[in-house]
Amino acid sequence: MDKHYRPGEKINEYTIIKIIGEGRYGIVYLAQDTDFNKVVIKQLKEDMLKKYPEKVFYEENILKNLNNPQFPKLLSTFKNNNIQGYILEYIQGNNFEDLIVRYEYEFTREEIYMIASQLISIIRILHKNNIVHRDIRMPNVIVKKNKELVLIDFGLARYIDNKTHSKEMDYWYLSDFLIHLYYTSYYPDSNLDIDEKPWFEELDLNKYERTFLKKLMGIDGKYNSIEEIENDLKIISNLI
Ligand SMILES: Nc1ncnc2c1ncn2[C@@H]1O[C@H](COP(=O)(O)OP(=O)(O)OP(=O)(O)O)[C@@H](O)[C@H]1O
Repeated sequence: MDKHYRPGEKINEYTIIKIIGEGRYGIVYLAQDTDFNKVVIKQLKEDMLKKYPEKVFYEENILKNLNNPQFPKLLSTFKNNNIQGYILEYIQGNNFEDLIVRYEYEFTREEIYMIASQLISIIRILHKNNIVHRDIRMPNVIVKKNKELVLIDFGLARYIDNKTHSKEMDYWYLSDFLIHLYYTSYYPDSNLDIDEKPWFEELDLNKYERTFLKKLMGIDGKYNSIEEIENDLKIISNLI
């Protein structure tokens, strides 16, 4: 059984505030340093460390090599007997799941294009560093007060090998992410819309948007580079 640190207990110089998540791989805490700066601590689960020692360190290793404001910084690592993990910069803001589910925020076209453009920049940095995130979903993107986006949770991120781990997976997630944003301002007409339709029929998209989203998913052709994606988004954004 893994130790669960309680509020007030310490890991190195950090005091635990509370647990903010617990998955298969680890326990995630919100904590603070002696100057009350918040941090996130990820404690790796013992059985995962034993079973998959190569998998549990991907997030730590990948974040160590990424030094951009679009990703949380890896601050340090810790190891006390069997308990080990790492400490990440805390990103203040709301994730997209909170915005949509809790605050029922409806995104405008302009906002969707701005978000798409930021996500493309984020993916460009990742792929330039030979990294594919593989989990660009609503709970894993935080919007800061200044509207900048930060991508978190690198637990599934891997180095691109073009066999099992290819960059197209992030293109697919980008499309799925944007489709979720379009749905925030979609109101089904319950009397008429009895048939289940796919998103590309249901959403009110122009033909450029539809082609863009489908191509990102590899349904209708496919993108070969992030530059191509960026160019198409520019064309679509200039149409509104
Ligand atoms: N650097 C960070 N700054 C702020 N919040 C964070 C940060 N990293 C993670 N969180 C929050 O902590 C919680 C758990 O984090 P994360 O998703 O990385 O862990 P996980 O155990 O892999 O979760 P899951 O099983 O949902 O993938 C989430 O609510 C997430 O928003």
